[in-house]
Amino acid sequence: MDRTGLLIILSSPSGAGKTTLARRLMEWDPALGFSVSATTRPPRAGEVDGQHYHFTSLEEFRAMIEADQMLEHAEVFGNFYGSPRGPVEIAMREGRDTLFDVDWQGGQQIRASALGGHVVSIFVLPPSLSELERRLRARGQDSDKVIEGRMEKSRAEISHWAEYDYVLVNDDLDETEARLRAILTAERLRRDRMGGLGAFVKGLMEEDR
Ligand SMILES: Nc1nc2c(ncn2[C@@H]2O[C@H](COP(=O)(O)OP(=O)(O)O)[C@@H](O)[C@H]2O)c(=O)[nH]1
Ligand SMILES: Nc1ncnc2c1ncn2[C@@H]1O[C@H](COP(=O)(O)OP(=O)(O)O)[C@@H](O)[C@H]1O
Repeated sequence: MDRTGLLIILSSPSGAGKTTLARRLMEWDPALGFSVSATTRPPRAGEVDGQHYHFTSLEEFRAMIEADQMLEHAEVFGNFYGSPRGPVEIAMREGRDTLFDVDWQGGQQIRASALGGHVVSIFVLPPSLSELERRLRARGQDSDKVIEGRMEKSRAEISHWAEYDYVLVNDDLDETEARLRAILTAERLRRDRMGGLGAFVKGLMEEDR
């Protein structure tokens, strides 16, 4: 039975674990596509252009917006981030699901877009703010000043929790991953997402016994 592609939105305050969860989900289902965002933020050590992000200049970023090539875009922590529209539309047509790691502004814009009916949105919470800070420090990628900034922004991000279809408290990583898999499995089985279901049932009814 054919199925339309889903847009799976993962948001969380920085450090709650969405990058880790996204990676695990894609290992579980290699057919799941990842929406590689464009960003004006400089690459971190180990980040690969075209794989983690498309690292672009501000001019290139603006040109993409002008050309209507962004499904959504927003300013986060003083840098610009956006989801290129093209790969998402191709995936949708081919019935493949796409995972988005975007902030609440991205979530709102994708939900409000023409593709909004295909969105499944999940918000990831840390078990506590002290654990959030511990994770940011343990990740070892940001200076004290940057971590301070991320912690200050975390409450504002968390305040958008109720806009999401699902909210997961990422305490035990394996448990959270299992819940994410369950969400995806169930959402894929929804009646309104199964293209050939009507025809299948019609065939059943017309079958000779
Ligand atoms: N709106 C929007 N937000 C994005 C996009 N890409 C990444 N973000 C968000 O930008 C924030 C900062 O991301 P990043 O610089 O990779 O740092 P992180 O917080 O460690 O993941 C996170 O909340 C991401 O979810 C995008 O294309 N659009
Ligand atoms: N459930 C968890 N328990 C303990 N540590 C975690 C958990 N989930 C993620 N982490 C760790 O916390 C840090 C931040 O996770 P990350 O996925 O980079 O967050 P985000 O993408 O939301 O900024 C990483 O070092 C990651 O290994």
